[in-house]
Amino acid sequence: MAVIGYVSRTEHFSAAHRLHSPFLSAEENQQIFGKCNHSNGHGHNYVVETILRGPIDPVTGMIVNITDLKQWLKVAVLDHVDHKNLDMDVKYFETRPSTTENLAVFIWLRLAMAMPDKSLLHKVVVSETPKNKSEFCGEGLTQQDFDDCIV
Ligand SMILES: Nc1nc2c(c(=O)[nH]1)N=C([C@H](O)[C@H](O)COP(=O)(O)OP(=O)(O)OP(=O)(O)O)CN2
Ligand SMILES: [Zn+2]
Repeated sequence: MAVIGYVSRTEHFSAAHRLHSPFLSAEENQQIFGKCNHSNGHGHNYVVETILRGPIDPVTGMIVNITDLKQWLKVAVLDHVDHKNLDMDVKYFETRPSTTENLAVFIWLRLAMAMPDKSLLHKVVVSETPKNKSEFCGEGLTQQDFDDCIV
């Protein structure tokens, strides 16, 4: 029976967005999203923490090599969101509001697809501001979600 532990990596990125839903009218969007719906958009300095859970290898003392996690995050996530406009540059948000919640799901999907063993992915935590954050643990995903996150 192996010892089960957690390991995480935190990354930062800056991105612009505008909170709006393609399924609502302009009036409904303004009413729901308020200032965050303004057509000029706005930006955030996001913080994303990715947490992995799994057996600690008795030989290496690692669950995964954090150097690998860093590379997976760069290639699968950060290169596609850092200094981007989430609504214009990321196809996944053409049909979903670029809320903190949906961004956490997107990052989970992208990282899971990059990992040799996605079962190790435990949680993604995205902070949009120092006060606002969302967590995702992989619940309720459909194949459509995975299909939509292909960039
Ligand atoms: N459920 C969600 N609600 C909101 C989201 C979101 O992603 N999910 N996002 C926003 C805004 O885009 C973003 O949070 C900006 O909010 P802002 O007021 O600028 O930031 P703070 O709340 O931290 O500002 P304070 O005024 O200091 O409280 C809104 N809702
Ligand atoms: Zn915002």
